Amino acid sequence: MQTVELTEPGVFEHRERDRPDPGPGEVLVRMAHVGICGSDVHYYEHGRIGDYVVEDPLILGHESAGEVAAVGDGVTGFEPGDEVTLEPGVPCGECARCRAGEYNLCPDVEFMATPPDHGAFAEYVAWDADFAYELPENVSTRAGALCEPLSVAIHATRRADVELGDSVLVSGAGPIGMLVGEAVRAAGAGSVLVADVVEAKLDRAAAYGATETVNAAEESLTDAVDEFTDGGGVDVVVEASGAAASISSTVDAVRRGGTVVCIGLSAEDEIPVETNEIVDKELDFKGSFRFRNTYDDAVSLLERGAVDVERIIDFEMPMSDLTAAFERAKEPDVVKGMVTIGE
Ligand SMILES: NC(=O)C1=CN([C@@H]2O[C@H](COP(=O)(O)OP(=O)(O)OC[C@H]3O[C@@H](n4cnc5c(N)ncnc54)[C@H](O)[C@@H]3O)[C@@H](O)[C@H]2O)C=CC1
Ligand SMILES: CC(=O)[C@H](N)C(=O)O
Repeated sequence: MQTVELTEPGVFEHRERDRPDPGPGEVLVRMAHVGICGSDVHYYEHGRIGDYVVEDPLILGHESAGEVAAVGDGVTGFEPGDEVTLEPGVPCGECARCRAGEYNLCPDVEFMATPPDHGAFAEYVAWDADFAYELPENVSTRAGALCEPLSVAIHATRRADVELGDSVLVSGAGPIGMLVGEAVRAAGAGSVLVADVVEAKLDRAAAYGATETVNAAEESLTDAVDEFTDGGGVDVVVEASGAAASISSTVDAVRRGGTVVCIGLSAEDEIPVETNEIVDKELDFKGSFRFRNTYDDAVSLLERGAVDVERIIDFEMPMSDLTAAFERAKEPDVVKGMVTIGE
């Protein structure tokens, strides 16, 4: 089968590997669509993310969907021809965090496209059937692949305990922020203010249903939030940029007794946050890491048309042009690139 492997920063090699056989409890999936995530682009450009270093050729891609080609021993509920999306992290199932149900925090998770674990820019992937989810007829593999970033958004929305009518600031209008906007609205948020520093992203957010937008490079975020909430602060802030200035400003933007959820990962070692404000305003200040138990709900939201993921896609290119697709994905106004695998 064809794969595309990152051999050094900026270099993809097209390779031929043996098609895997599905092991016991696994499904073999013929890949159809794989989204390009910011972390894929980061590995492509730098060959590492923090302590995760690409030392051997690595297949990237963890936002995937395709068609079941074969099932391994003991697999029930799937048959060849079923369309599925794959949850990219398979936890150990035995550690304290897995036993507590917080399997997204498993330290021994096998996560696609995180060295040394391969991802999905390949014709076939054999994957644990417990982490495969059937797509209904009205959900395409193109949309199904985006259950991964949608899951990040659903998990953050749950961490934020969004309530009916809440006002929410989403800071960062990349794919994650865009889908957080969709997820909080599906959870009942009454109004969503979206902040970014790139006008084209804000235009996209506005077209995507943001109540208001603010360019944090040109206007004071505090003033914009004051205007948006008549001075009270938003009920919930979801930080989805990873920018230091944005993270620092979350505690000012939120109301007393409100909730801040940080998704964004920063390149900085230290970012100033007013901890006295967290105490004085009695804030819930939380992190949100990947997702757990979100895929069934992500598929259901897509099936019911309660969220729209396809609108974040800027372009679709074939795996044979993966270098060109990654170069395009690097452009600042691109939100999401999608790759087609096979014919
Ligand atoms: N916690 C988790 O499980 C996950 C975390 N992430 C992280 O979440 C963040 C968002 O992911 P993506 O949407 O893929 O990233 P992205 O880089 O595509 O989007 C970030 C957006 O933030 C904007 N931005 C930059 N400075 C800003 C500022 N001062 N104020 C407001 N917006 C600003 C950028 O213009 C961009 O549109 C990244 O830091 C990523 O590493 C991504 C996936 C999972
Ligand atoms: C941080 C990412 O982009 C990725 N989805 C991951 O969870 O590793």
